[in-house]
Amino acid sequence: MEQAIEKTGPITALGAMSGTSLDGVDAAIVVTDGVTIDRFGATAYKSYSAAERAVLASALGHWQGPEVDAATAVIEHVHRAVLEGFPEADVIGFHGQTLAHAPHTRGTLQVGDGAWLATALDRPVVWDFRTADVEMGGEGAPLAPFFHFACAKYIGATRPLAFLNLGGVGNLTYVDPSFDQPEAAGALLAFDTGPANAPMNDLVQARLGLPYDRDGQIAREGSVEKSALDRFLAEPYFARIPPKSLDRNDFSQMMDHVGDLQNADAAATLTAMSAAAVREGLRYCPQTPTQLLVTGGGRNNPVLMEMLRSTLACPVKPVEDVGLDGDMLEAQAFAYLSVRVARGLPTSCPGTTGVRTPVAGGTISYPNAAAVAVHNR
Ligand SMILES: Nc1ncnc2c1ncn2[C@@H]1O[C@H](COP(=O)(O)OP(=O)(O)OP(=O)(O)O)[C@@H](O)[C@H]1O
Ligand SMILES: CC(=O)N[C@H]1[C@@H]2OC[C@@H](O2)[C@@H](O)[C@@H]1O[C@H](C)C(=O)O
Repeated sequence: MEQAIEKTGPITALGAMSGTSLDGVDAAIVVTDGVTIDRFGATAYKSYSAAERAVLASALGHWQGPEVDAATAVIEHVHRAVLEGFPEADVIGFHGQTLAHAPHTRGTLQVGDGAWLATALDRPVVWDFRTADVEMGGEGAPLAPFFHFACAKYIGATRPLAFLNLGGVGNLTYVDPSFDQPEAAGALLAFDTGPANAPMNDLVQARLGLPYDRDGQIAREGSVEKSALDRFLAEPYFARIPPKSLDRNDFSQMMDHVGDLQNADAAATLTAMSAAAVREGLRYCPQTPTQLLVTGGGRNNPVLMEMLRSTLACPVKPVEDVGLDGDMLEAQAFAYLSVRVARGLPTSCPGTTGVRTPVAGGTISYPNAAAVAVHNR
């Protein structure tokens, strides 16, 4: 039976994302036909309680077992609570929570059962966005780039630009908006740049019991230890040709590089490492982007933004400067991608994940019905 979400024309899609920082669930409406963004709609955010966050944190890096089951229950419960506040949604794009990501060995794991959510919310749910890409030889991440392409069109960009997400991990999308289709060779290049906020958060959590270095207050008082920065930049990841992706804790050994430094110098050095990773990544872009539009929580860290501005050859701006919402871009991405999946449009391509051919990755679950895998191979 063909559903409204599979027909042509714009529909109201609701996206939900729980990122690597484990802070909470973002939800956002996008009205789209899966190609053009008509408009952005309401948003919501629900923070995890300390107990919920602890359950999620202890499941990171696990592929199965009781920790995974407990994290799954938290993800389903909190998403249901946030998403039932959007009765206008025709479809829900549910990313879930990444617990483990090793695309070339064990695969990728996002928990939360979209089939259960579809029945709980009485709405079609598109989910498990990354598995098909990984099965087709891709990195399974990043997936926001096809949405970034649509955003570039939405803001009327005509010359190459880049989006930089500074979450726990950083990811960069180079967009050439002169192309008509995101999957066209040369339209997109995307990859994870390296660690962004995760090591800084881990440092201040371990040493000071703080969730993050608010406004870079600690890093601002310190100096960058050049030898530690050089050791970090010698990591083989930076020499790898993109596309490439990371798990949250792939760079947890960064803490060793700053282990001997006092708090402010350690924070300053980790902040400089995040900025330097972006500079290394930009070297792989076909040309210097005309602007770097920064999204994700790291754009609120003025020390990190200053370091980016002083080290990069292009203007660095928060996405708010072009009218986008940097707290919601990832949730909006999964709203947009859900419509593409429902309509069989690709969500990744060789330039974004290294997948062999463009893939529409995802599973559609209808209320009270079996899931339908729509991976087009
Ligand atoms: N005012 C601020 N000053 C410094 N850092 C900040 C500030 N606001 C947010 N952050 C950083 O941003 C992080 C949250 O970023 P974000 O919500 O984009 O992550 P995420 O979506 O969970 O991650 P990912 O994109 O990797 O999945 C916080 O953990 C913190 O490190
Ligand atoms: C495997 C996974 O969940 N990766 C996330 C993570 O968080 C940031 C970066 O690493 C990016 O690759 C991705 O998320 C965004 C939403 C993406 O897929 O575009």
